[in-house]
Amino acid sequence: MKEVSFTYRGNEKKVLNHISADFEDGKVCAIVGESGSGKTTLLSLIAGLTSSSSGVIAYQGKDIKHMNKDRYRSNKIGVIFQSYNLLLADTAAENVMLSIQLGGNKVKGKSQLAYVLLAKVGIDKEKADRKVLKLSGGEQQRVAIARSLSYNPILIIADEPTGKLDEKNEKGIMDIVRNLAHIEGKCVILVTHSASVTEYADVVMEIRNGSLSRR
Ligand SMILES: Nc1ncnc2c1ncn2[C@@H]1O[C@H](COP(=O)(O)OP(=O)(O)OP(=O)(O)O)[C@@H](O)[C@H]1O
Repeated sequence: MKEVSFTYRGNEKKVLNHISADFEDGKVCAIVGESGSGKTTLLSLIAGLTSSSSGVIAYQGKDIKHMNKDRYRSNKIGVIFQSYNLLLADTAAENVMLSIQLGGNKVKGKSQLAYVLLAKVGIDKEKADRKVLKLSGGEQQRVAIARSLSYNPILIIADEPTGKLDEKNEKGIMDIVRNLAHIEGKCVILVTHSASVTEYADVVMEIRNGSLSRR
């Protein structure tokens, strides 16, 4: 991100003010900051859900403004947002398969891949075939992670990935997240309010008064 600023329409105050930052492959970066400081806004900009008022956001050196937004979102980045709801009436495997399909890549054995991805985050075949509605919060979060991996993105962004989870599940999810960065070389950017989650991160950045700084 280079000199990125953002103001919501009808609201004069800049939420983000000339922010510059690099997010590297192979690292987990945690973004912290007070409630209302702009963390979710920052993730929305990176995800291409919102356009910056000024400045440049580049993905592998290419300004995302010039990229096909749908393809960028469905193909290049894995998004784990709480508002990105899973289809509760469908099974975990169906949710992941749908995402593989939307990714648009020609993948043989979509169903098999869905089960492999789910197994990777600790969802066995029996749970994979259950409706998401009938899975616990922690299990649903694992399904959301598996879904975000469906097209093997290099960049993964997550808003409060362990938000409603107990300590054991938080550790389970953060171990998965760290492995994605450290073993698979992905770039993970997550927003958190939890001090314990920041301990799993390689880099911690804080948003304060519209500025982003390394802690
Ligand atoms: N659609 C919108 N229109 C106008 N203002 C908005 C909009 N969405 C968010 N804001 C404002 O922008 C600021 C940043 O919001 P944002 O959701 O990015 O904060 P946050 O750091 O993620 O907060 P939290 O930790 O509470 O989730 C807040 O002051 C919020 O009220």
